[in-house]
Amino acid sequence: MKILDVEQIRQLDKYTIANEPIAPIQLMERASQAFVDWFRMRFDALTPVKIFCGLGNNGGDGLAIARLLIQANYIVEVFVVRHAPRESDDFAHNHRRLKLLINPHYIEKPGDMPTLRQKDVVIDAILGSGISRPVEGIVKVVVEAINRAPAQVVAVDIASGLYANQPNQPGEVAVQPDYTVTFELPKLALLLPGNARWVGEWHMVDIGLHQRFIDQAPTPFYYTTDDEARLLLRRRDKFSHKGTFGHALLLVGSYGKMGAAVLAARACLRSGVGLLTVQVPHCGYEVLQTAVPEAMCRPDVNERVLTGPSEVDGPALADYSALGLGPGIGKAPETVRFLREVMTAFNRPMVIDADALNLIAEHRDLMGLLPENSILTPHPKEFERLTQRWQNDYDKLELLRDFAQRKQVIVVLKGAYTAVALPNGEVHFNSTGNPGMSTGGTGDVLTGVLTALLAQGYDPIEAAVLGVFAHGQAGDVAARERGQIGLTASDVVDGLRWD
Ligand SMILES: NC(=O)C1=CN([C@@H]2O[C@H](COP(=O)(O)OP(=O)(O)OC[C@H]3O[C@@H](n4cnc5c(N)ncnc54)[C@H](OP(=O)(O)O)[C@@H]3O)[C@@H](O)[C@H]2O)[C@@H](O)CC1
Ligand SMILES: Nc1ncnc2c1ncn2[C@@H]1O[C@H](COP(=O)(O)OP(=O)(O)O)[C@@H](O)[C@H]1O
Ligand SMILES: [K+]
Repeated sequence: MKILDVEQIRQLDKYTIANEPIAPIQLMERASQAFVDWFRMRFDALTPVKIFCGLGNNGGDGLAIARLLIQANYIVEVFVVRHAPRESDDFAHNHRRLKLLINPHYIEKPGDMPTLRQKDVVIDAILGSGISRPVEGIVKVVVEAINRAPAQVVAVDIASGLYANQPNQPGEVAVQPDYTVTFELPKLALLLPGNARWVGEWHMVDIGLHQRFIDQAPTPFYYTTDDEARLLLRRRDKFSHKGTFGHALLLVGSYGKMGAAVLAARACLRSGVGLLTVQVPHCGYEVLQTAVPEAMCRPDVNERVLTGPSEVDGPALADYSALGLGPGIGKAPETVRFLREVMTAFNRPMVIDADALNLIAEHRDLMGLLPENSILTPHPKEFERLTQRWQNDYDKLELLRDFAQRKQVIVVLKGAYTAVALPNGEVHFNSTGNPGMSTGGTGDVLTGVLTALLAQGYDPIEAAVLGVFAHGQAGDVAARERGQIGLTASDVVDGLRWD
């Protein structure tokens, strides 16, 4: 699903009005009805609702929502924040209609702000995607009072004061909602970690904007939906055999970090690889053979770290279908040498994670050896080591796009809404996963998943988008089974399903 910017959304609005065709006021009605449908599933009619409206179309939505909720027997009070002399036409229309049902209150000075109680639910319809400058004056007073109040807050489209696709400056004020109900498409701002308190839990509601415009609109930003991920998944052929699904090699683990090897190996097997060989330092041999009997083990001649040679014969490096390296390998000098050999000998896309990324950051010559279309899976700290510090999330996104394009690799920047940056400049934000996954080892699981997909012949871009989605989904399955807090990386492995 595409993520469009504010200007494109404005155009989309116009395009829908002209080509559906539909009157602007009807489009507002449809958006408001979609919000109300969502609202009624969350809050029953006994909930006291206080709706704060600005004077633009977001405020117009708020007034229409008020009318629809009153018609559904909710007890609604409306507060119009008079921050400007002008109001939008659709605001004015809905204002007239609402006044046939109730008298709104008007907030012009701080003393007009009502007291908000814990049982109230506030609907924030002061400003939407149309903001063009920081919140000040009476709007700021109201926003700050809403943020101090014990009431639950639901933002219409986007929290008042939050920019949809540019950074807010430090010190700027915006509503801090519990929920954001956004129209039609996700906004970039909803996906960025620095905005968490201005977003809350967000939901998307369909308001029937024109698909033809969306299909043609250029954007580098996408949000991976369930249906899109499912389309990438390949079915198994009736006459397939283990050779059909590739032979993967994982280079993982070191003394004290053999768990990373086990997790990556188990995830790789749970993601459909045909055959798996795991090379670990010698001390990991029994661990691997015991914990993951399905995998073949190639013990390194070195007791504690990976160096390359093994007393067990196996295919030449270049003969494996896919390679995944990094989890738990440490940063020993012998391992750096091995890494250099591997990256030279295996010149097809590989999965590179954890300490392999840290080593590349420390030994810049390795950067030049990255095979095109390799999948790098840094968490933010690892990405910073590969690049530089960033000012804000938007700056980070540009660094990410630039890195993926310059190095012609796929970068999976991990976290909530993991961002998969492609060599063509696109960024695909993931929609699955949960904070229960913020626990050691879940990244190692992802390395195993991605390596398995490459081994099965998935195109690296598809492997990255699908693998990240399935990994997050496995985390969601695990969280449903045992809650987020007690979730472990092994639970994520067990949650993997490919149907
Ligand atoms: N296509 C869709 O998805 C649909 C969208 N719809 C709804 O429309 C909303 C966008 O509406 P909008 O364009 O009227 O802007 P909105 O956010 O209400 O701001 C109002 C005006 O306030 C002003 N202003 C700016 N910054 C300010 C500030 N800091 N403090 C004070 N004032 C400030 C600025 O006017 P200015 O003063 O600059 O002339 C601005 O125009 C959208 O979020 C959704 O809810 C649905 O109804 C239908 C389908
Ligand atoms: N809050 C979150 N929401 C969604 N996914 C998360 C969240 N926190 C962590 N994750 C996921 O968990 C994984 C953590 O990886 P990483 O930081 O490398 O951990 P480790 O190095 O311990 O394996 C990533 O795939 C990341 O996207
Ligand atoms: K709003």
